[in-house]
Amino acid sequence: MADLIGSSPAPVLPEPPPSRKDSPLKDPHTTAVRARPGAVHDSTTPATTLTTTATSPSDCSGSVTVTGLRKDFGDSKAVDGISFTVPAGAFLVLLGPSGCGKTTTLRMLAGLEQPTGGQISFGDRVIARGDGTANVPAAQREAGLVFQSYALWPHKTVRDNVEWPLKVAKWAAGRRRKRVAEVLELLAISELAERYPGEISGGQQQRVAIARMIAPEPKILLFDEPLSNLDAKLRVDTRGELMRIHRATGATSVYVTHDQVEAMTMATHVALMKDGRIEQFGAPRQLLENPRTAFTSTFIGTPPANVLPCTVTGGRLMAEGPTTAARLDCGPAPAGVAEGENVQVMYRATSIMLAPTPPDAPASGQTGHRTALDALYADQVPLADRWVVGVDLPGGDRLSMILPSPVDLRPGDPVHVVFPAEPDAVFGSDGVVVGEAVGGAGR
Ligand SMILES: Nc1ncnc2c1ncn2[C@@H]1O[C@H](COP(=O)(O)OP(=O)(O)OP(=O)(O)O)[C@@H](O)[C@H]1O
Repeated sequence: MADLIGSSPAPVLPEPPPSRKDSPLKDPHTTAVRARPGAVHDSTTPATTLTTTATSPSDCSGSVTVTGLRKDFGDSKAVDGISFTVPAGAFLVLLGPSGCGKTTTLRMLAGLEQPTGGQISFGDRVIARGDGTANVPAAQREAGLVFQSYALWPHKTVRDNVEWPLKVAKWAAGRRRKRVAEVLELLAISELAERYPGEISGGQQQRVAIARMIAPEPKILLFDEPLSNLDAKLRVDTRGELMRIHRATGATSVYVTHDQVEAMTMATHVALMKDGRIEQFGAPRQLLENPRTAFTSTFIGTPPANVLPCTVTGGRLMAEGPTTAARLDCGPAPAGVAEGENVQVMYRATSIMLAPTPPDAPASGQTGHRTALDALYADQVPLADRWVVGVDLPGGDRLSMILPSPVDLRPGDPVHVVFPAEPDAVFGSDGVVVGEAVGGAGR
């Protein structure tokens, strides 16, 4: 076997922070078994539910239940039959690529869009039905919404902006004053109370918008990419602040983002969406450790896992073609895949390595096929005390690996990517994981 570049100790996945509740989570999808084709997307399947010990009959008023929810815009299915339940106090992140239906889902929760089908309940209260038999007006949903644009009244002071929803809700003057002082204090913007929005920074405007949202004590907080206008440092700071506010209010938060790092750091529950459907629902760690689909494995993780297309040939997983150029033997095909089936194999960034020379063929290999691929070094970025190294395959696809130290290479230098005897997971032709992911929950 050739020397490995930056050879690393046993792969360790970064530990996401514990969930807010630090409680055991149950997910009907935790057991990564292959579902029938399309089952992941089947809107008729029961609502996906994570229960936490925080759930109790007394706090169910802030729970959010969505059943078979749909929204069509003409022929376009923006949201295509999604179902989930989160308990009161949860922090649900709607995550997914642009156009997958996150904002439309949030707008239906807020009451800004009427569903085409399905139902939304806050606690025991049905607030919208696709058939029009229920549609609680936005102002009566006890939900507050913050957009990426702050939409503050420019001619009102910070104090007046925050007080405004309380006036609309006809709170008495004394109660209003007390509550405004409270939320300005909570958001650390008391000293800005008499300024106008044009006289404060973008980050401060965002805090005012959040103060205005939480002033009327909503049970549900709705956030639509609230950090996207902030610079990188302010994003991290404001993220922490949002978590503090979430805890302080005890409200249920639903938060839209396409940034998986935000999702992994903030969420108790993640609904990963694609094409208007829920690809996977669960605790952040479940999505990271047990991706049910190839899409999930390439969307979640820093860096995400590497996925290669393979064909089952002679009972083995063979990767070949424009992606890899050379033929790579990815190990024996697992039970449940058919000869000739086109599948995908997943290798975590901690599972593959770099070598300066091609490794020898395995002594016991029956096939003589390679266990390494030629690639060109592309780049490296630090990740805490390790390095994420990127290489490009001949077809242009990028592979990422995590190494303990930086490599001494220039972009374009030839390298060899060494693969383990078996992949971390195999996804069938339907994109759904086959059997139990190798190393499953343990990696
Ligand atoms: N008012 C509308 N009329 C027609 N189509 C719409 C409307 N609103 C959204 N869509 C379409 O519905 C789909 C989902 O849009 P949505 O804004 O919910 O996606 P998203 O996941 O929030 O995307 P992004 O991250 O880019 O904001 C998209 O194809 C979008 O073009």
